[in-house]
Amino acid sequence: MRYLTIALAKGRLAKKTIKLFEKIGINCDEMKSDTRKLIFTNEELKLRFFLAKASDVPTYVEYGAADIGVVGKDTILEEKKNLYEVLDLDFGKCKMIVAGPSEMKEVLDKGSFIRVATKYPHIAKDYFYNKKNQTVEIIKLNGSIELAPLVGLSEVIVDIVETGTTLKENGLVVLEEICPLSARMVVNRVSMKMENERISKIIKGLRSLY
Ligand SMILES: Nc1ncnc2c1ncn2[C@@H]1O[C@H](COP(=O)(O)OP(=O)(O)OP(=O)(O)O)[C@@H](O)[C@H]1O
Ligand SMILES: O=P(O)(O)OC[C@H]1O[C@H](OP(=O)(O)OP(=O)(O)O)[C@H](O)[C@@H]1O
Repeated sequence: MRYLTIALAKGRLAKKTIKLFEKIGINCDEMKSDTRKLIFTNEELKLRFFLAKASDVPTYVEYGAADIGVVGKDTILEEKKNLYEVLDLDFGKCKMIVAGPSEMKEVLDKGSFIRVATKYPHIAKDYFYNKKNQTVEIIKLNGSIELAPLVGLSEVIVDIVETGTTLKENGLVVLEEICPLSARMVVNRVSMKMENERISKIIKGLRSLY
């Protein structure tokens, strides 16, 4: 039997994802140890896990280097890969929003030409161009997005809000909500057919937890 490979997003979602797999009887002890190792195998179940940068998980799954992936909906929307999204795991909950100084509400409502800083250029483009039919300039950043309107790089940002603390501490507010987000399980299209029995068993096991 070949290994079934599961790509997990390292960072915020990793711990909860590992916990979930343990709940359905998959031993993940090796992954919890403080190690620089990247791949972990469970010989008994012929499973192979690896931890990758969140934004790379859809790529591993689309190419079939991983059969299954666990990653945030934001990453799925941004990366636009050809995958099956099979399960909402109901953790890592947050929202994709447009935020900025409160006085930008009026500017936004008028549909003026504004600059939008974001780590998610595809999501921002889809929202402003396709949903709102508004032309904007999108500026790609890689982190600390809230800085952009504070230093005059952009009028607003498209980013994730969870508790709202980061926005509040920087004098910014949510201006518009784009969509709710959470961790999702994704599956490679070919694997879904070729390994249907084993993958369905995992999906069923995880579903039974909710
Ligand atoms: N407060 C939050 N901020 C950002 N992401 C969150 C938050 N709460 C939950 N998430 C979810 O957790 C996922 C992983 O976030 P994490 O910060 O670990 O990775 P990342 O931001 O993609 O990676 P990196 O920091 O390396 O760019 C996000 O894609 C999102 O779905
Ligand atoms: O609503 P809150 O609970 O304050 O969380 C939201 C913040 O967390 C994320 O940033 P992250 O910590 O990933 O750092 P980054 O800005 O470097 O991406 C996100 O981009 C917001 O800045």
